[in-house]
Amino acid sequence: MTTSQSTAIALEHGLERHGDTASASRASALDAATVAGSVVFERIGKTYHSSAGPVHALQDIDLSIPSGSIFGIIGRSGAGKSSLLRTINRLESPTSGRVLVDGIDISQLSERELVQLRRRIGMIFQHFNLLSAKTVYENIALPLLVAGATPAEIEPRVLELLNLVGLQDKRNTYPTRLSGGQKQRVGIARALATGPEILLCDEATSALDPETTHSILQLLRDINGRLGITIILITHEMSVIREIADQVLVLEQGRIAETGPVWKIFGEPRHEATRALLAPLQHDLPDDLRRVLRQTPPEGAAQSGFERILQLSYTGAGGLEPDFIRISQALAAPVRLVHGGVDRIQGHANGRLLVAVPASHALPELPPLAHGAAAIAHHIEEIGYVPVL
Ligand SMILES: Nc1ncnc2c1ncn2[C@@H]1O[C@H](COP(=O)(O)OP(=O)(O)OP(=O)(O)O)[C@@H](O)[C@H]1O
Repeated sequence: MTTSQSTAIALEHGLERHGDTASASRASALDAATVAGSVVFERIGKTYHSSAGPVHALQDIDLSIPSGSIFGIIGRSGAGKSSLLRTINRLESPTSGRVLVDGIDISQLSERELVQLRRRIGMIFQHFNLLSAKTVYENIALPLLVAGATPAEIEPRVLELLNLVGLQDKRNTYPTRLSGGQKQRVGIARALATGPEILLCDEATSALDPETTHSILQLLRDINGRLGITIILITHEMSVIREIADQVLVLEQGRIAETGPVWKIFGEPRHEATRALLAPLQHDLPDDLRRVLRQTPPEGAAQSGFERILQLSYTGAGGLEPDFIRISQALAAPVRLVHGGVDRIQGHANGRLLVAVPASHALPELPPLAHGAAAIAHHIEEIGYVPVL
């Protein structure tokens, strides 16, 4: 390892190069019952000065991230996600406002205190940032080695971490021989080496296929549950937020578009940016139906050869779930599920269903069926008519 490499690792992990065996012993307290790890942004602004002029990357960000939560930050490219994430470990300093970690204004920290703060904040990256000339074991051991822990202190800790991320059999393997998912597991183990209370994830699954993404997100959720670590992740994929986060912040052009519990934001997105990010997850009208859909019902006897298509939406509010017996009773007609899906997000049913009912049946008024005790969905909309398939 070169001096510059070790210095880079030291910066990333907030470690001094010599003499902190205390971090190794603290690190062995993997299963601490409770850890801190709250973050508060107070009117954060960040302006970069480029040759093309000032870039207002963040403006008026006021936000609290509770200790022990999994908090997702999403936004389109250039929305300011990385800039915001990097203010938490002071890799970026805000131009205005304050970041409080566990109630401490981190702009006031001395160099030494900043080193201590960075020990409490681990970070993982889209491209893993592993040292290719070092084995899995050596990569995970590095932050502890840089901190001055002895081999006798390091070994049990690294073995514990290898076990945590499921890579016991890879300790002597070099990163080039690992899959993307395995590399990210090494990145996670390395980030946890010093026993942090906050884990920052910078597009940690963006380079992975869907199945591997799922396994890494499950691992992060498991780590959050077992160790109580606050996990703050940035992503541009709503599917990642849906799978793992408790709360979400949607950033748009450096400002808060909206924020709240994931099930609520998914159920009733208020901002155009959120709706655009959610669009790939939504079940649109399938092409075969779209081709034959007509807006008006056919006349008279011809109606019997058509079905009316209704869209039923569920936002997750009030515990309302799709119940086909109630739906059929309320519509006073046989109901056929045509298309759609319902996710369970934090225990709330969320999604859209397209159902078909015979066009010859007279339907009741739809708006009352989306309100109060009689509700069969949060929104009901008539999409049109299609020939009976
Ligand atoms: N060092 C810098 N100098 C000048 N402008 C910068 C710098 N870093 C970021 N920016 C600009 O600040 C804005 C926010 O960038 P940031 O990387 O935080 O967004 P992001 O949401 O993480 O984007 P992406 O998803 O593409 O990574 C962008 O307009 C970007 O070009």
